[in-house]
Amino acid sequence: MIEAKNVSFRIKNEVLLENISLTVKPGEFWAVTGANGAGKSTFIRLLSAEHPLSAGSILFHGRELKTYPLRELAGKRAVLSQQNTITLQFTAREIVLMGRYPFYDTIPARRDLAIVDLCLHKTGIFNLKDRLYPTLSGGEQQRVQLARTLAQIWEVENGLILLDEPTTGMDLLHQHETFRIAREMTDQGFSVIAVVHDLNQALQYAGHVLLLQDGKSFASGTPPAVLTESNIKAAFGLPVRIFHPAHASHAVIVPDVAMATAIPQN
Ligand SMILES: Nc1ncnc2c1ncn2[C@@H]1O[C@H](COP(=O)(O)OP(=O)(O)OP(=O)(O)O)[C@@H](O)[C@H]1O
Repeated sequence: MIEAKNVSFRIKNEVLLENISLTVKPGEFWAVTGANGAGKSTFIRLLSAEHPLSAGSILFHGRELKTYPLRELAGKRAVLSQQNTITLQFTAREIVLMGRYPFYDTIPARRDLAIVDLCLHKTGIFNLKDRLYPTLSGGEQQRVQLARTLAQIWEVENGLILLDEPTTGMDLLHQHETFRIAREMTDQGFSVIAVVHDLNQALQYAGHVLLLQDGKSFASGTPPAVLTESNIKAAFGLPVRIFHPAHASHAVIVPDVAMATAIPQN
């Protein structure tokens, strides 16, 4: 589906990403995690063809990503970016309809409008559809953006969904709802690559994790293999304990606060 091979990215003399490789197959859910500034958003931007690579290559459906015209790319992958500052007076429904722009020329078809309503329902914001976007709360705006992303990819076979911190501003219920939807999409053959800060959510929902540190790949693989106490301490500088509660489907990562405060800061 998408394969990054030894990808590097520099701005002027600064290396933001170095030698990152990742192969994502249809139906896989990858969480990209790491400390602030590790390079997660930059990597998502490279995968979405927003920036040209400084070295390496990215193949998307077996073809160099950089050879795709923008419209063709928009018909195969959808991106939820970290910052979606929109001050124009669009309604929530109009924003979600933007996800259908790659599929019609001037007037949306009945099918486009049906998909928009479906995605508004799916993200639980149908009741907000006529509200002006700038008047929505941060979490509500983020759910509109998620609906727009879903609307864009809805009927694409083996589509790719790139989510940069998709749950920013969302309450706990909607954070889980977002990841549940993402998982549901992977069950239908979509691939999801999401920047995830909450390691417990990565453990719970992702099938694979890429852990970045200082622009390099620190570890990648299954969540239990990557999210170990020693890897987390090395990548985030935070000591944690990992518990395996009886009957729980996944482990729980808990910051070891007593140990953290004992560590001298430099
Ligand atoms: N245009 C730029 N010019 C110079 N440095 C940049 C530029 N964009 C990003 N950086 C730097 O590259 C590094 C990686 O940034 P990036 O946004 O990818 O990090 P991140 O892992 O997504 O962080 P966060 O968790 O804080 O969102 C950071 O140190 C950032 O300051």
